[in-house]
Order: sequence, then structure tokens, then C-alpha cells
Amino acid sequence: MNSIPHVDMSRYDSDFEGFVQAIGEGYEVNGFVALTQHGLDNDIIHDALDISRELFALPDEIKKQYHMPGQGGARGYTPFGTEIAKDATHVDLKEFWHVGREIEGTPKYPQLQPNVWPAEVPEFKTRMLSLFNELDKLGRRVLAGIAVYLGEERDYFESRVDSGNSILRPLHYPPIIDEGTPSVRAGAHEDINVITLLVGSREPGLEVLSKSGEWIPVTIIDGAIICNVGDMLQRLTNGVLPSTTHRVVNPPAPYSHKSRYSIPFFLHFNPDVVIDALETCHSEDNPKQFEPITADEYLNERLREIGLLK
Ligand SMILES: O=C(O)CCC(=O)C(=O)O
Ligand SMILES: [Fe+2]
Repeated sequence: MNSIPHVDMSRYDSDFEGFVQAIGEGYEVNGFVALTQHGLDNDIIHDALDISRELFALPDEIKKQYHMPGQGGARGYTPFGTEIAKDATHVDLKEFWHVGREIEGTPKYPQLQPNVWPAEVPEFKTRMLSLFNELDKLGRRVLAGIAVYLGEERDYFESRVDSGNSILRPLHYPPIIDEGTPSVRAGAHEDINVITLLVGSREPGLEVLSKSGEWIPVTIIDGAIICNVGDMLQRLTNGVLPSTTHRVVNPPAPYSHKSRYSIPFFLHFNPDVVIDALETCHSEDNPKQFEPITADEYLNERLREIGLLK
């Protein structure tokens, strides 16, 4: 692999079978693809990135008012130097805000906490929710392709993700002041969730670990959306679709003197979904590698490991 494969999303409507093969094979080999012709309005992406720049430019004292300790960083602000990649020794060089599914009335799952919005940046709410909804829709199309690739019905994931604990994460990596820091912008990790859709930064830094153990810089066509497999989908497929390790390294100058902004959308299962290997993904020769676990239990276990839940 010298970068990640590109998958043309317009084939979803024009050639679904072709789309299924392209996305399934892309994931089986790399765990990472870039989606082109995805139909997502560029203005929605740019408006969300612009407002996240405004948000992170607020003074720390203001941002910290929106930090909700004890909730696993599930909503609102998480300050610089809080998250640490699993098994890492140094914290990541980033701050972020978590937006969850916006729910009207009584939530079906109490695990989905209400959103927290910054009073100082009123448009943050509408812009983030429009990006959340668009990425949620796009993610479900990707999942329909994956379901068919795995020999399941096209709508296999629908009832399992429709009220999921999905998270939109505007991220800010500030300029690197101490060039000798042992920390990196985001230490090597795998995503916890089902799939991740990533919009934003075209600045260098994001790298994925190939099967042969080399770090490959992610280079993509402008406007494409990166989409990768998370640990929950890896468990569901008994490793057939790999959750690929990735990181964001500190770039060389002049990029190191500039902030980096990106917005991943972590698509999650509904909290009560039991993640257990699909029938098509295990056999006598390929026994189950993972114990069944609910999405909610698994999420909490992983949040403890990365320092977001005590
Ligand atoms: O900022 C990026 O490009 C990647 C972020 C990421 O991998 C994460 O937040 O899980
Ligand atoms: Fe990630």
C-alpha cells in the first residue's frame, strides 16, 4: 500500500454490486478507504470547520466551563493534554469537543446524554448537527455495502445503528511550541466504534500502519472523505475487516507552526447491540477471536483505557 484506495460513492446508485466489491475489498486489505463523489455538500463541511476554528479560539477559561468530568468526555469540551492513546506513555497534543445525536423528547437509551452547546458561538449547534446528520446518512450507505459484502441483508445495520451513540468530534491540534516534545498530535490507536468518517485537514500528519508494518502517510484527492473500520466492526467480522492502527504525527515546519483542524464522525452501534462474530466470519478453521459483548460495555471498557473515563 502506498496510500489508501479511493472508492467512488456514486456507484452506490449506479452499480451497487460494483460498489460492494470495491468497498469490501478496500476494507479487507487496508481497513481504510477514501470516499469520492460522496454527495456531501462542501459548504456543510467548510462551515463546520470554520465554526470549529471560532470555538477553539475562545479563551481556555471559557472552554473549560464546558468540560464535563466523569462523563467520559461524551459531550462538550475535552481540554488539551487529556486523552492518551491506549498503552501510550505521553498524552496527545489536541483538544476537542464531542457532539452526540440530538434527541427530541425522552431518549430511548439513557446512555445517550444531552448535548452541550457553547453559548459564545451560537451557530456551532446548527452547523455541527447538519454535518452530524449528513455523515450519519453517508455512513449508513457505506454500512449497506459492507453488509452485502459480508453476505448479510443490505439493511442489516439499519436497526442496529439508528439510535447509536455516535459522536462528531471537532478536533484542534495547536501549533507545536516545544519541538522536542515526546508527545505526538495523536498517538497510534485504533478507533473504538463501527466505522469512522473523517473530514477536514489536508495538512500532513495522518498515517496508517500497513500490514507489513510501515507507516503510510494518507494522501487523498481533495474533497474525499476518509472512512475506516473501527474495533466494533473488526469484532463483528472476527477480524475479516481490520481496524487499522493510525496516528497523527507532528509535521515538519512550516506545518508544525500552524494549527490542524479535523472532524471525525465515530459511527456507533445502539448501546444494547451484542457484538458477536457474524456466522459468515467464523468457522472451525477460523474460530471466534472475541467474546460477545454489548456495544455499551465495550465502549466503557475502552474509554477507561484512553483516560476519558475513570
Ligand atoms: O485528525 C485526524 O486526522 C485523525 C483523528 C483520529 O484518528 C481520531 O480522532 O481518532
Ligand atoms: Fe482515530
